[in-house]
Amino acid sequence: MSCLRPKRFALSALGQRRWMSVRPAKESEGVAKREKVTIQTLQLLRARKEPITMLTAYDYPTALASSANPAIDITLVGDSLAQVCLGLKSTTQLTLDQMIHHASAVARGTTHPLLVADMPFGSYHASVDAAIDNAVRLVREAQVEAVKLEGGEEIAELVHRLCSFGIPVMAHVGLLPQRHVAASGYKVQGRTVDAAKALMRTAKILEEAGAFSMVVEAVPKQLGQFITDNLRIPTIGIGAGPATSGQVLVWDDAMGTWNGHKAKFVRRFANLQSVRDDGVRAYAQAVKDGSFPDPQRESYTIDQDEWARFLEEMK
Ligand SMILES: Nc1nc(=O)c2c([nH]1)NC[C@@H]1CN(c3ccc(C(=O)N[C@@H](CCC(=O)O)C(=O)O)cc3)CN21
Ligand SMILES: CC(C)C(=O)C(=O)O
Ligand SMILES: [Mg+2]
Repeated sequence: MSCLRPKRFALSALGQRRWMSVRPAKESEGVAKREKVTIQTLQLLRARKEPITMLTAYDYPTALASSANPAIDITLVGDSLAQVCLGLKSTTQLTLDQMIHHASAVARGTTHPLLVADMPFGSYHASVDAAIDNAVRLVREAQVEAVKLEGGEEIAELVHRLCSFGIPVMAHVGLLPQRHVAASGYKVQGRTVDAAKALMRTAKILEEAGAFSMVVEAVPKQLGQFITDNLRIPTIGIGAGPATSGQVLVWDDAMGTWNGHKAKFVRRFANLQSVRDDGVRAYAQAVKDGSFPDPQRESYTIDQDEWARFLEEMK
C-alpha cells in the first residue's frame, strides 16, 4: 500500500547531513519515527544553525501531535497549563501535583522529542533541598527528562545542584510570567542599557551553573541575538526575535484555540477553534434532527428469531 512506503526526511541533526529513512507509522499509531532528541542533538542543531523547534503539550493527544512530527525537537509541559488547560488566572496558581498529573499524560504520548516540564511556582523557592525533591518527583513520577526554571542568579546554586545530580535544567530568562505581579504585568525585558547588561550577565551565570539550554522570553530581537551569540548553549526564544537557536510557542496560541490575551509574538498556524466549533455544531444538529445515529451503519442488531422469542417471553 502506498501509504506504508517509507518516506524520507532530511534530519541534519543526526551527524552528517543525511537522508534518514522514516517508516510512516500506521494510521492507528499516528506517530512518525525519529531517533530520540538528546542534549547533544540540540548542541548539534545550534552548531549547524538549524532552528530548534519546541512546542508545548498538556495531555496525551497534544503530546502525540508533536511526536507525530519528526521536525519537532522538544516538547514542553509549560506551566501555561494553568491558563490554557485549567482555566486559572495565572501560572502562580498551578500546583506541582497538577503538573505531575498532566506531564505524566504527556510522557505517555511522547516519543522522539526531548521532554521538558516547567517547575511550578513555589515548587523550587523554599529551599534547594525541597526543590530537588520536587524536581525528582517530576523525573520519577512524570518521567520528564529535564526541568525548566524561571529566574536568574538567585536560582544559580539550585541549577548547579540539579545538574550535578543529572537532572538537566533549561533556564528561563527575560519575561518571567511567574513574577508578573512583582513586575507589575507581562512586560518586555531588557529595553535599557542597564537592563540588557543585567540580562546578559544573568544568562552567562545560568550557563555557568550548568543549564543545557535557555528560554529567552520577550526581549528586543537585538538582545535575543546578542545573548545567543554570547552563550555556548542553545537559546529558545519566545518573543526574542529570529536569531535565537530555536523558537517555542504555546500550543493553544499556535493552533488557534486560545481566546485570551494574544501577545505580540504569537502567530496562529492553524485555526482549530473553527474546526472544533464546526464539529460540535454538526454533531448537535445531527442528534437534534435524528440523522445520527444511522440505524444501518451506526447501530447494532440482534438475530430476528432471538428478538421474536424475546418479545414472546416478555408478554
Ligand atoms: N496562551 C499563553 N501564551 C503564552 O505565551 C503564555 C501563557 N499563555 N501563559 C504563561 C505565560 C504568560 N506569557 C505572556 C503573557 C503576556 C504577555 C504580554 O502581554 N506581552 C505584551 C508585552 C507588552 C510590552 O511590554 O510591550 C505584549 O503585548 O506582547 C507576554 C507573555 C507567556 N506565557
Ligand atoms: C511559553 C513557554 C516558554 C512556557 O514557559 C510555558 O508555556 O509555560
Ligand atoms: Mg512557563
